[in-house]
Amino acid sequence: MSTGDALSIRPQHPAPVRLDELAVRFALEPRGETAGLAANGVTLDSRDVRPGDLYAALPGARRHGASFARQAEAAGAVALLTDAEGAGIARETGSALPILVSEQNPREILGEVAASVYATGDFGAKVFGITGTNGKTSVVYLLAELLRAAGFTPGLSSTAERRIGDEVIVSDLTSPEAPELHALLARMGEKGVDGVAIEVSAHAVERHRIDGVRFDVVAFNNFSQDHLDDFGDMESYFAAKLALFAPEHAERGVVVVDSPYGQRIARESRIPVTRLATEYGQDADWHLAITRQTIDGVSFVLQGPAGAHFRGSVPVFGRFMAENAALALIMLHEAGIPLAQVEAGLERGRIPVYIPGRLELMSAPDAQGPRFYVDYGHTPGAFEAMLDALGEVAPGRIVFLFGADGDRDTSKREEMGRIAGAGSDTVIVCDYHPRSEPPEAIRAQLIEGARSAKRAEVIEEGDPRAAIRLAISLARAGDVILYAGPGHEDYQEVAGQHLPYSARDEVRGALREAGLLP
Ligand SMILES: CC(=O)N[C@H]1[C@@H](OP(=O)(O)OP(=O)(O)OC[C@H]2O[C@@H](n3ccc(=O)[nH]c3=O)[C@H](O)[C@@H]2O)O[C@H](CO)[C@@H](O)[C@@H]1O[C@H](C)C(=O)N[C@@H](C)C(=O)N[C@H](CCC(=O)O)C(=O)O
Ligand SMILES: Nc1ncnc2c1ncn2[C@@H]1O[C@H](COP(=O)(O)OP(=O)(O)OP(=O)(O)O)[C@@H](O)[C@H]1O
Repeated sequence: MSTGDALSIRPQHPAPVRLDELAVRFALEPRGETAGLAANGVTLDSRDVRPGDLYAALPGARRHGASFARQAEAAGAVALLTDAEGAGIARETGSALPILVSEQNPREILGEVAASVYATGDFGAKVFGITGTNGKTSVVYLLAELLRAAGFTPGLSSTAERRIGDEVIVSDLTSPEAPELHALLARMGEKGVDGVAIEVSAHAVERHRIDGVRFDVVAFNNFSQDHLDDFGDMESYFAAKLALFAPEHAERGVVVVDSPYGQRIARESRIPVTRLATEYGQDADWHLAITRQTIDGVSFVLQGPAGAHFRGSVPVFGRFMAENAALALIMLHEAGIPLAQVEAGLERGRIPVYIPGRLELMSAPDAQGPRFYVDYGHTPGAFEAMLDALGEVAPGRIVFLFGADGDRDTSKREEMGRIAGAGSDTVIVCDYHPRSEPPEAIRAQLIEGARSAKRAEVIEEGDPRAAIRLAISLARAGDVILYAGPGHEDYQEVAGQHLPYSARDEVRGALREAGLLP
């Protein structure tokens, strides 16, 4: 939890853990009276503290969490976990809370501390993790659907939302901080969840957010440019993903080896991996073949070692969706769940997955007008995958509507523009989250990229609401409008403010105005 506007999910029946036990186990130096005290929760955000919590005061990029010691104390924290600097800062605030002092950055032990406090080490569920640049959320939803088909009660954690069975919890970060993740797992345990799918960002691996979680199977799907504002270069971004394939995190791995990056993960992984190839003739353990593609979905055959075999379909277009489904199926197989058990819960191999804001069809399925999709793609890799797929299956022209993040990896903008311009008939450039940047400067970079492709007509319309309506007015029956960027989100970030904006609601409204939706 980082926004402070909602309390994170917690187990209903926590078993308090004594502070002196934590001190011994994690080599922490107690300052103040900790004897007889116990923690029944842990958080790293003072705004999320509940009575009886251990407040982990971490050094941050902007400030030290210990400066919020008084707030944590007032909210009922039982003690502080921090470093030596934090202990000094906490005392300066006037807080009298007992302190457990860690010699290293407390972030490095926080995952294991949270696992102890929430007893998630005994969690009996099968746990799956997926990393890569594009498609993590999609794989998480496919995993949950396949687990359900195999008779499990699934839970999931993704950018779009977290889910405990059918209960939905709003997501903030893609990968929650460790205390929130372990609390979520503990709550899942209480609710009888026995299969969990977790989206793992590179940030999560690097910042110890998944520490203390024991994944049965982790997977890597693809790797392309993103997040260079955080990681600096592709090699550091890649290293963060590779680090998930280690015995401290997972038992086994599944890797798509279509790209040199996938092949590197397979070679450099420190856990046993099985390999999936989607290209004919490539050396791998599993092979995927696409048997049919239309705008309404993709059918495929997956073949693996010892006769393992699955014939199925996904109701979303694009060969990459079949690849996401194949990856999810192999992950289940590797966790000891037979594909036949999954198949038994599906009707003729159809995986009835709904992925919020990912190639989500907003127009009516049988509508006479253009098809309108809203998507979360915001990388050159995602644009390429979607537009390549549409090039194969779109019945008419392609109108592509998009913008780009301000204050994030600016080096990907021209490439996003170029791919958009090369893969569609009309490009409309609008604003996404400009943040502190001048929106027109972001648009100019995207437009330059789009024009360099010398194919699509390129139109600038900064206001996304007007851009949606313009796209509808330009498209005819059979055409496809694809609005990439906002996906499931319900806000637009402009100059430090979160303004209410749901692309999905806006598109529905505009389709109604045009008489294309009841
Ligand atoms: C760059 C990054 O990851 N920053 C994270 C980091 O922030 P920070 O180090 O700057 O923290 P800070 O603001 O200096 O505050 C220091 C400490 O004081 C605490 N605090 C702060 C204010 C307060 O009132 N009370 C309080 O306790 C904070 O919780 C923090 O522990 O620690 C914070 C607390 O957990 C996170 O919320 C914050 O994520 C920010 C929001 C973020 O934008 N992260 C992005 C980059 C991210 O992680 N993205 C990935 C990838 C998504 C993808 O694949 O597309 C993700 O997994 O979401
Ligand atoms: N296997 C894939 N390869 C390339 N692009 C994909 C793949 N799967 C999905 N995409 C595209 O990327 C978009 C984002 O997908 P998704 O949200 O599943 O990715 P993500 O990795 O979770 O993204 P983020 O890390 O930003 O949350 C999709 O809507 C689709 O356009």
